Amino acid sequence: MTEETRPRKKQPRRSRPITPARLVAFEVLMAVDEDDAYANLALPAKIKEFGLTSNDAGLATELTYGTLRMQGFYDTVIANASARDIETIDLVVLNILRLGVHQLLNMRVATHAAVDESVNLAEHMASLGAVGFVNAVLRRTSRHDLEDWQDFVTRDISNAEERLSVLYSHPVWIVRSLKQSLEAEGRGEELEALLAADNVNPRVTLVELPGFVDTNDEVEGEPTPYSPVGMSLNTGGDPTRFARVREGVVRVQDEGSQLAALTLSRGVDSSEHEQWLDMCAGPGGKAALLAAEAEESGAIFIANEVIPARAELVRHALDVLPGVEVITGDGREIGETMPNTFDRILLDAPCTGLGALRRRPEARWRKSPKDVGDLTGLQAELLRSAILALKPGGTLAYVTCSPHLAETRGVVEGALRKYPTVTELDARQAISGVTMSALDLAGDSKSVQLWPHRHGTDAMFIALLTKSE
Ligand SMILES: C[S@@+](CC[C@H](N)C(=O)[O-])C[C@H]1O[C@@H](n2cnc3c(N)ncnc32)[C@H](O)[C@@H]1O
Repeated sequence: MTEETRPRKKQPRRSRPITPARLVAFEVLMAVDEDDAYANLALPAKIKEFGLTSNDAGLATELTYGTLRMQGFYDTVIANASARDIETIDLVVLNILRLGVHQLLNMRVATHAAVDESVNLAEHMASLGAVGFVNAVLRRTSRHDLEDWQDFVTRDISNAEERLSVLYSHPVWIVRSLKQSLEAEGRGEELEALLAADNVNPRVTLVELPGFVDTNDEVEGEPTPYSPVGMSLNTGGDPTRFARVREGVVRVQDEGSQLAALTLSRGVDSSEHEQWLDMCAGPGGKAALLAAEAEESGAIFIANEVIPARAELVRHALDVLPGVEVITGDGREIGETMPNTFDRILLDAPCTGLGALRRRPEARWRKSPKDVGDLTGLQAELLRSAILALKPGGTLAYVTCSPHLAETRGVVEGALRKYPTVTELDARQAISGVTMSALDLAGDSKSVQLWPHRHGTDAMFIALLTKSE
């Protein structure tokens, strides 16, 4: 602990209350840093705890998500404006500064309000010395606009990826991984658009579970461009205001996730009495859609998840589809315990989630290249098990919400090399029979890679495999 923060408790000199949205945002930032909290879970809980109005909730969300995403860039600005190493600034003060810089450079908050509110926050949360420090750093920051700061902090960086890493606030290893994935499609020039898309809130999309659609539905949305069961919410706000969402038959789900499930359920020919498996189902988003699809086509559907609490979430997600079996177990064992059993298997593998960075604002700062190595090992083991559990002639969808080549083509090609009975199906053809309009898919592989900047979806990867006798 440094001089600046010692008394993070009530201060006698406190002048006025902190605005609720700023207090909530600050508390979530601290929870993310100190308790490894996930902002997408911590924020709604805090909003509820503080009873924020919907306007304040919107402001708290923008403050929290915007600050977390741009943290890397803001830290560079703060280091320059304070002439201090970022590591030497206490976390409480640093988070107050990050929130202040976000308001100054990326929100339409008047300079005096951004500085005064931050100073006020420091008066409540930090020491007297810190108050002056916050005031000075933010005043220095406010002398230049965003563009000036972008030019200034990148003026000496000659390496293109390092420059983009600072400008778009992504760790450089992630910039390089995304670049490689785009280059593999011959679309390296889209890198900047992708990084920019990662820093924007995704639109809220809903899925209407097939078989439950009500034409008198009160949900105000418009059809998603690709998914035949998707809707984009016209207005923001909490989707649970709609009765159909509360009932669980309309759900929030990324359009890319819908397409991944539908490529398996609708993209290949079906036969009678099929058995389907979702091998890594938690928390159950795709399982709900697949279970509804299975019911429509008369197939038996089983969902599996290794973590008991997440298996519970799957059960809850399947509340509207009673009779679906949810098992709790290690997917790596299913191949041995249920060999040659399933006509269709979804392996939505645990992954780095580099394709969903816009949804998980802190995720980019928590991941490391080591995670890729650990996960590809697990992905390959799960894929081996799924191949064993697949009936000859059946279809296995290997899906990740990461576009990292090691997790996508790397795992698929590893399996194709290792198991001579396995061949890859044309997932592009399969998905083209599902989507409402043609997807712009680049490169010449058989798999599908969706992108936030190109398709407005998370960067889902979908490969289809089959095996012979
Ligand atoms: C990408 S998520 C699946 C998301 C899910 N399909 C959905 O749409 O809601 C991967 C899931 O795999 C689970 N998992 C990790 N290792 C597993 C294993 N060995 N066997 C089964 N599930 C596993 C994780 O707990 C996580 O819930």
